Amino acid sequence: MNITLEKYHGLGNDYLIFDPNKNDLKLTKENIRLICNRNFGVGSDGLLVGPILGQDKLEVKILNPDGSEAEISGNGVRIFGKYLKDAGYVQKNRFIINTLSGQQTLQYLNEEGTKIKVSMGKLSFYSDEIPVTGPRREVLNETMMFGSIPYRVTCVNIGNPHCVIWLNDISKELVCRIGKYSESAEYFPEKINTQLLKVVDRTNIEIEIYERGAGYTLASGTSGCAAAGAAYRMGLTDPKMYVHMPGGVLEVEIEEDGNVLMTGEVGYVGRFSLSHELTEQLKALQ
Ligand SMILES: N[C@H](CCC[C@H](N)C(=O)O)C(=O)O
Repeated sequence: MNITLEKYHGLGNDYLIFDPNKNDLKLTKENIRLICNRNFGVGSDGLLVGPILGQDKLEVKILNPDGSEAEISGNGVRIFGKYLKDAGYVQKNRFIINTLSGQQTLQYLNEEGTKIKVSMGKLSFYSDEIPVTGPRREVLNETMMFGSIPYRVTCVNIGNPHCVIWLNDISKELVCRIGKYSESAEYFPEKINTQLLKVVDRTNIEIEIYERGAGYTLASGTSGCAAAGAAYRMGLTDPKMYVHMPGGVLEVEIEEDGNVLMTGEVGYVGRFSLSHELTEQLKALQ
């Protein structure tokens, strides 16, 4: 029985859905990397494994293309929400998805389920909750060295860890140059997602993203929430803003209690039925 994967994207951040109820394969770091490889596999910014049935909750595991597991993915939970609707697992308009980071509430904003609002949970700037090494403090505008160059960073957790660098000019080239140092820098015991933040006005920011375990991506939901949270915490924006990323725009709202609401689109790319040859390669990597 060959492996079948559905491919979706959230603002150009593409994921493959591995539904364990339809596929018989033990996932390992090695075969995850091969599935996500854009030359030898199907290619994606990650894998979403679920729904894991036989329990009274809808659970999804989020895997980066390097094989590591992430606590949460903003685009990932929206994509998974759309898949649950398409595959007939969910009939309600509002429901909870369980991730390693906890619970996220999803709400379809249109009939097709392509526009989804997610209550992502609360931001934390505290070092021990991100985590960042050193004494417990809020990590706001601290100087950190990445590749022997000092940067002022604000670090934040939204289920997964982020390092936000506020600059006047941002680019793919710069975020990749910094990201390859920051991702595994000694400040971050669990590595880090990095964003360059440009504040356009009080309701619009632009970011460039270098993801933990994935590298450069066109969009990232948690990065959008983290950068918006940092911009608001630094007094640079209102609590409700548009986050402009190379792949598209997210709406982010920071509520009074620090909970983050994220709204964005999801696109369906298609179904991939893997060849017998590739399926055998994946099984050999179990
Ligand atoms: N690479 C991230 C997970 C995916 C985040 C991103 N794709 C999103 O939409 O939030 C991490 O290891 O924390």
